Amino acid sequence: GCIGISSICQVRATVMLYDDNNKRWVPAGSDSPSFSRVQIYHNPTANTFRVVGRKLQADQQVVINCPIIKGMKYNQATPNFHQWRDPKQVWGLNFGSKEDAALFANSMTGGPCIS
Ligand SMILES: CC(=O)N[C@@H](Cc1ccccc1Cl)C(=O)N1CCC[C@]12C=C[C@@H]1CC[C@@H](C(=O)N3CCC[C@@H]4C=C[C@H]5CC[C@@H](C(=O)O)N5C(=O)[C@H]43)N1C2=O
Repeated sequence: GCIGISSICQVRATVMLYDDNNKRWVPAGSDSPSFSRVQIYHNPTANTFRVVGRKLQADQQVVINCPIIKGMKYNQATPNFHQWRDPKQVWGLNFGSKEDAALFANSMTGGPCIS
């Protein structure tokens, strides 16, 4: 159930997707790249994790809602840009600060991911 699902981390980042066909990163969501509030939710009952991001702008558009598979590789490409593959696509987070990047990476690698 929903009891117990909690946000274990909250950061600001621009959420990107890699467009494999055109070999370029595109901002997730409909409009131009802008910051989202990105959270990692943990369901302790099922011990599952999910990354959810909502635009900071008024519309709060959900730009990422991605289950994190146990053992997934989390790649810290640079201090400010981290990325991972899900079965369909590659996600990239351009963090608002290196501190946010480190916080998020610690939650991911301390939880389901391998670094
Ligand atoms: C085996 C595997 O899957 N490898 C993956 C990585 C990975 C490894 C292990 C586990 C999971 C994964 Cl996901 C891989 O290498 N991938 C995933 C898709 C894209 C990419 C492939 C090629 C390009 C070349 C350059 C590089 C790149 O994209 N960047 C360099 C570092 C930061 C730099 C930062 C920001 C973004 C914002 C726009 C663009 C710019 O700064 O203008 N940019 C960048 O240029 C960014 N690439 C990648 O990351």
